[in-house]
Amino acid sequence: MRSKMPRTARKRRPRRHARVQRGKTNTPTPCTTSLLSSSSSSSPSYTMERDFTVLFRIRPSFLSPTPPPLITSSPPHTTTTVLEPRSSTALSSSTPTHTPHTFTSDHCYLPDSATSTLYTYHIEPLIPFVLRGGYSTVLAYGQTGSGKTYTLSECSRLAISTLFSSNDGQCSISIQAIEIYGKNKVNDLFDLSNARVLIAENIAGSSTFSKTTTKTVSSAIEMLEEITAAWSQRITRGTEKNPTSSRSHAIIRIICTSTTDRNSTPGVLQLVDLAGSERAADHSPSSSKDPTRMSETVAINTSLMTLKNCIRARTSPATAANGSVPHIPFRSSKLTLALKEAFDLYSRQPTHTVLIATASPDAVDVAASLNTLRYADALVTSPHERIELKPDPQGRNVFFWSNERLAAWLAKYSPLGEEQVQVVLDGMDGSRFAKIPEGELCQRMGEASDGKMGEKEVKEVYLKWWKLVIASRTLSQKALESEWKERQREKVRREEQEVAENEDVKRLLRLPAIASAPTTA
Ligand SMILES: Nc1ncnc2c1ncn2[C@@H]1O[C@H](COP(=O)(O)OP(=O)(O)OP(=O)(O)O)[C@@H](O)[C@H]1O
Repeated sequence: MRSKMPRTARKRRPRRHARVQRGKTNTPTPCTTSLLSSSSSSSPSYTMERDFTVLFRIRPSFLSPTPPPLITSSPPHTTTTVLEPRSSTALSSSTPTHTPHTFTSDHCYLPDSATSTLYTYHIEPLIPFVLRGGYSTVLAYGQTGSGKTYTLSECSRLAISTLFSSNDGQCSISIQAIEIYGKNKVNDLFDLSNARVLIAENIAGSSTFSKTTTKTVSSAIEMLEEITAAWSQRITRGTEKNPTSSRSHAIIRIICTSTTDRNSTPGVLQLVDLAGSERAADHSPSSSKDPTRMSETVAINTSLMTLKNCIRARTSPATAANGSVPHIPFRSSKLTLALKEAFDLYSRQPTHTVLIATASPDAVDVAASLNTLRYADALVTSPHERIELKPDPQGRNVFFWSNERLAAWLAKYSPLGEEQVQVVLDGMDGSRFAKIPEGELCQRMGEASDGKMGEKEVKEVYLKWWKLVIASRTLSQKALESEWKERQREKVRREEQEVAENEDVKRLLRLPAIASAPTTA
């Protein structure tokens, strides 16, 4: 396993503070608090109507004595205030000592909240959604040492338990676990010797982990053991902020495939523990001279920047103004490609993403906390809503083809008979068939034809299908653009109507009888 450690991490004999490890030792304390006992938590209202839920999680301060809190939130905990200390030189006796900054979220969990409360209100409702074919991502994002692993590992444990108790045989459950380390290296956390693992888009445009170990599991205990084993393989290192700091982005995909409906798209629960962002101030003079530490920091911050760019594109009002569909730059890093479904503006699968923005309450971390909360806040206050794709009127988009329509096409363009066509299709519809890899599809056709179709003929049919799929992706993109433009026109119409209504009110107020009337205020 050590031999597979990335070169940057192996180069130097590690000093104590910079030791590279695989595995965290900071096992979170088990959930002991009653689900609704937290004093800072009024019941948050949970809605699946929006495709993002944004939560703030503020960890306790580890300073002694505990300083007065700089991050506060009162019921219903949807508004959070961060008090940024002013520098002493800017202070006169009359100026306030802090600048307040206010942020919005679906709920803010203060240091005395239990992770189990957060889980019950925001993650547990995702489990039936995933078992019915939804795509959910739970993403922990924040500064190094702010509590991402702490929160996510407990949520994972609770989610696994709910998943198995809710699954009454309707789904078979499998898992994949990867980490993204350094610039773009992807490790299979179930098999570190696997050098072939790849994050890519399949022909249908969905992000896949190809050639990654996929384990089918049949019980919560088995899954917990597998995930704990995978998690323990992660690259960690002692840093100034955290003795077991994660140096990679870890992604666990739990895939729920229907056992009864071959055409349903598998549900996915994706748990993402990002490496923490770091600032120059997080480095001691000795760690600043450690090239491994510095290149890790650069790689972590660079990939987090690509994530921020995706968030910005998903929220930027400027993009909405110029009328074109916002470009979300997924392909700029492995991390954002892996999270494509979470941020995409349209998806053929219902999607819900929970972003847990973690922050430290300490004055020294205020700049980093402000940065984290600012990005997360934008997903609540100004997100572009996801667009649901509709079939084209001419029925040319293969992603909407039924099994019958697909069978008719295959019978027309191959020498296969009706029965043989059904053997190839195995009950699939266009959306499902489009995701079959080339090798598997060619093998199916060769076998079903009983040798009647040679390699060349099989390839020709595949090529025709491939062209149709690509054309359908273009059609989807066009449908997306026209839906987006319609949305923008509707927005302008609403704004114009609002202006006209305001003018009406102003005119009314200028009428002499109203203008001279006594006011009660
Ligand atoms: N809500 C919390 N309550 C109590 N302790 C916490 C809480 N959140 C975090 N901690 C503790 O803070 C320390 C840092 O947490 P954690 O390792 O989860 O941070 P992280 O954000 O994953 O850091 P990194 O990005 O460096 O990996 C750990 O010792 C953890 O046990």
